[in-house]
Amino acid sequence: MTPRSIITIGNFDGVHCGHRQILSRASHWAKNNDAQIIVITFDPHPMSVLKPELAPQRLCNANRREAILKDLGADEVHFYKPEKQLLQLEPEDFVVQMVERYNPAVWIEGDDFHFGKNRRGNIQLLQELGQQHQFEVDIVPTCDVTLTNCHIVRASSSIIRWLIEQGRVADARIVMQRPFTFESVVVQGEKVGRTIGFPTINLDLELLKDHQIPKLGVYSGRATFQNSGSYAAAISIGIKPTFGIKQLCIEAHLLDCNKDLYSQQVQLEFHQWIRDQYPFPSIQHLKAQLKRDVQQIRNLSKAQHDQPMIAEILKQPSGMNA
Ligand SMILES: Cc1cc2nc3c(=O)[nH]c(=O)nc-3n(C[C@H](O)[C@H](O)[C@H](O)COP(=O)(O)O)c2cc1C
Ligand SMILES: Nc1ncnc2c1ncn2[C@@H]1O[C@H](COP(=O)(O)OP(=O)(O)O)[C@@H](O)[C@H]1O
Repeated sequence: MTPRSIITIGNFDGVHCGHRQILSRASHWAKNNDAQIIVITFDPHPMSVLKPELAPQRLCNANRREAILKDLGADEVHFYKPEKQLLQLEPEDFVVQMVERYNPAVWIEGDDFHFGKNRRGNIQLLQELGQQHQFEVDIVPTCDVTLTNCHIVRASSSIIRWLIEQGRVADARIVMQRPFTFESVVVQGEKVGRTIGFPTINLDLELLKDHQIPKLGVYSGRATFQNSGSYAAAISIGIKPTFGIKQLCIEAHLLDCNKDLYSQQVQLEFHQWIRDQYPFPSIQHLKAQLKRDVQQIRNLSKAQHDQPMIAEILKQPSGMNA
């Protein structure tokens, strides 16, 4: 017979503080039940099958999602393809499938969980089905967070997407309790950077095509390579208007780095919004501004080493914001 498990099902996109609370409850249950924690999730997003035109951009790729979920205590992360056959199951039939496959002792969800055909299944139905199939249902309440402007929001993947779209990466960090991050590979650019004293790593955009992209502009952040260290970064997302280029480009000048980084895998974290991109009247003007950007980012990066970011200061467990 399948050993008993602790399960939770969802998209877990961005793995925000609400998701963390689910995993933290799962760890608690796992200790008392001697059971494995299994996270059941989808890739790609189910909306890409149900209503492709409404499919949201991803906050992190499947590998990264799995790594973060395991870091938070999941023993296994099972990815399901969102096939119509599965998504069209009546909620009762969906639960039977999960019970047969995972034999859950406890099923943990957030309080807005919906499942099964047309999202008819809700928490109440899950609780009824729990009694019928002998599993406990644990409902984790809303996780509210206070943003840098003192606005209190409910943690959700959609609010993170919206914040990132606005360039509010520091606020996205508060909701995720982790910086918004791209994983990509360094590719060749126009090779102009080195001639103006600011070489930049250019990210492979093909690897980010389903990914949420922050508003065009300049950001502070950090680039980390597997074998080539970690550097404070001056990041630019834009079309290089000074050069009349029309193609989107995501690049970063790394502080105190002088390495050949082509073809390397990189994790690029976004920390703070710095400014909009401008069409500078000359390369000299662009260079002067890049110098100021780098100085500002150097100061920010020093300050962040000295004290925890506002994200860490402001993160509060649910219910403390009233
Ligand atoms: C921190 C930073 C800010 C930037 N800001 C602008 C900008 O405001 N306007 C612009 O036209 N290009 C901007 N750029 C892009 C530069 O034009 C670009 O790095 C340069 O053309 C080198 O490109 P390459 O790496 O393809 O050689 C910025 C680049 C960085 C790293
Ligand atoms: N401080 C640095 N920041 C970013 N890239 C650097 C740095 N120092 C050396 N490099 C190397 O230089 C390359 C970028 O030079 P650049 O002239 O901008 O060329 P490209 O347009 O191909 O990105 C990077 O891919 C990396 O290999």
